[in-house]
Amino acid sequence: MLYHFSFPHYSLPPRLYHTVRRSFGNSASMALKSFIDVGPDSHFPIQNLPFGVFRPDSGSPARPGVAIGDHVLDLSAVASAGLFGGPILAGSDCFHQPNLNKFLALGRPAWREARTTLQKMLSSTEPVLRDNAELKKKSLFPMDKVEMVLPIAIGDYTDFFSSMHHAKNCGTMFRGPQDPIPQNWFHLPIAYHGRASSIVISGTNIIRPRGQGYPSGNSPPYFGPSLKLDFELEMAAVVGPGNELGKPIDVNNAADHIFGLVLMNDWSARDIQAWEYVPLGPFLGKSFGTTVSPWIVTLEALEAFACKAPEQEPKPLPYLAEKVSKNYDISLEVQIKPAGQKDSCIVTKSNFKNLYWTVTQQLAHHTINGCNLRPGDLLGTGTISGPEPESRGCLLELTWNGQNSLSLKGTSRKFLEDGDEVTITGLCKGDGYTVGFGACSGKVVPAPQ
Ligand SMILES: O=C(O)/C=C/C(=O)CC(=O)CC(=O)O
Ligand SMILES: [Ca+2]
Ligand SMILES: [Mg+2]
Repeated sequence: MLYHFSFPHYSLPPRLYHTVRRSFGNSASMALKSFIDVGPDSHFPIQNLPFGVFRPDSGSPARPGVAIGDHVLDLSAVASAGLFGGPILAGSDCFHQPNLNKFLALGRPAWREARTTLQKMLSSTEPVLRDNAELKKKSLFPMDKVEMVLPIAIGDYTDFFSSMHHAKNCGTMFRGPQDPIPQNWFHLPIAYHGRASSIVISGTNIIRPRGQGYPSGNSPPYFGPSLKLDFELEMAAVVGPGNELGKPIDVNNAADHIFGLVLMNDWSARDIQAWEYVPLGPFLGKSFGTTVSPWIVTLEALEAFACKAPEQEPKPLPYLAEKVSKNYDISLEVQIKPAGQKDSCIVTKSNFKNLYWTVTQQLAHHTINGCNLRPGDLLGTGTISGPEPESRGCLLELTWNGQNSLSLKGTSRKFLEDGDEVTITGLCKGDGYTVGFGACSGKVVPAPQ
C-alpha cells in the first residue's frame, strides 16, 4: 500500500459511530468480515462496498444500494430505519433518490461517512442489522434477483485517450508509422466529447450502427451496417461535486471530485469513425452505445491498490504536475462469447496502471479552461492497452485493422459479428480478498433493415 487518505475527524454521532474510528478506520483490511457470507472469489467483500442503483423487481422504484457478497443492501431501507447516524447523512434524503447524483454532490466527507457506517453495519460483530430479521428481510436482496439500472444521471460524458500504447497503435494504423503519437499527446490528456444519452447499463443489447464508410474508387461512400464494429476496454471516473463555470479544479484536489470508477466499453464503428472524424474527431462512429458496469467502486476501496503512475517525460505544465501521481493496480480482461457458441474466450488482458495520464490529471485538464463538471458526469479513461500484443484493448489493435484474424475456440474474428457478446471484467487482488467491479457486458444485435 503506497498511499493513505487521512481519516476525517468526525464528532462522534450515535450508535454505529462510537467504535468506528478505532476498529474500522482506514482502508481495506483482511480482518474485516461481514455477517453476510462472502465467497473467497467474490468481487464484493466488506472491503469493497461499491454503490449502484437497483429495483428489487421490475415494478418497484429504483433506489441506491451497495453490493455485499451475493446480496444488495437497500440504502433507502437502512436510511429509513435511521442507521445513517453520522453528522452529514443523518436526516439526508440522498438515499431516497432514483440515482446517486445527490449523494455524489455531497463530496468526500459524506462518502467516507457512508462507507464507515456501512462497514460497521455489515460487520460480523455488529448486531444492529445482523440481529434484526425484519430489517434484513426489507433491506437485503439476492443480487441475481434484482434489476440494476444506470446508477447516475449522466449530464456529460467525455472520453480521454490516455494509453500511450493505444495511441501509438491507432496512430500507426490511421496516420502512418512516422510519428504515430501526435506531439500534443505528451503535453495534455487528449479527449473527445462523447454522447451521454446513449450510455447504457451492462446487459443492454447494442444495435449495430449504420453509417457511411470510405468510398471505394469513384463510387459514393459506403452506406450500410458497420462492417468494422469494435469494443474498447476502458474504465471511467464518476464525478462528484464538480466546479462552477470559470473556476478550474486544482490537480492536487482533483481526487476529491472523483467518487469512484466503473468499467466501460466504448463500442466503436471503425469504418464510420475513419471516414467521418477528420478534422473534428469521433461522432457517429462512437455515439451509438457505450456500456458501463453497474457498480461504482469508490476511490476509498481502491486505495489499498494505489500504485505510482508512470514517469512523465516531458514534464507536464505546472497545472498538470501532481504532488502524488497515482494509478491503481486493477487487472482487466475482455472475453468474447461468439454468436451461437456456449463458451467465452479471453481476448485481452490489461491493467489500469497502463494509463499514462492519471484520472486526476484528466479531470484537472478538463476544467482548466473554466469548463464546469457536474455531479454524475462521466470521464472515460480511453482504451487501456498495455505494451504486449496480448494486452491490446480493442479489435482494431488486436487484428491490426482486420489484417489478421483472432482465433476464438473453433471460430475467428476480425471485427464483431451479430450475436457476439463482449464482457469486460476488472479486479484488484488483496491479501485474502478481492475488490472487483463485476462485469460490463453487451451483445451485438443486427442493424435495423
Ligand atoms: O487514434 C485515433 O485516431 C482514434 C482512437 C480512438 O478511437 C480511441 C478513442 O476513442 C479514445 C480512446 O479510447 O483511447
Ligand atoms: Ca474510447
Ligand atoms: Mg462508444
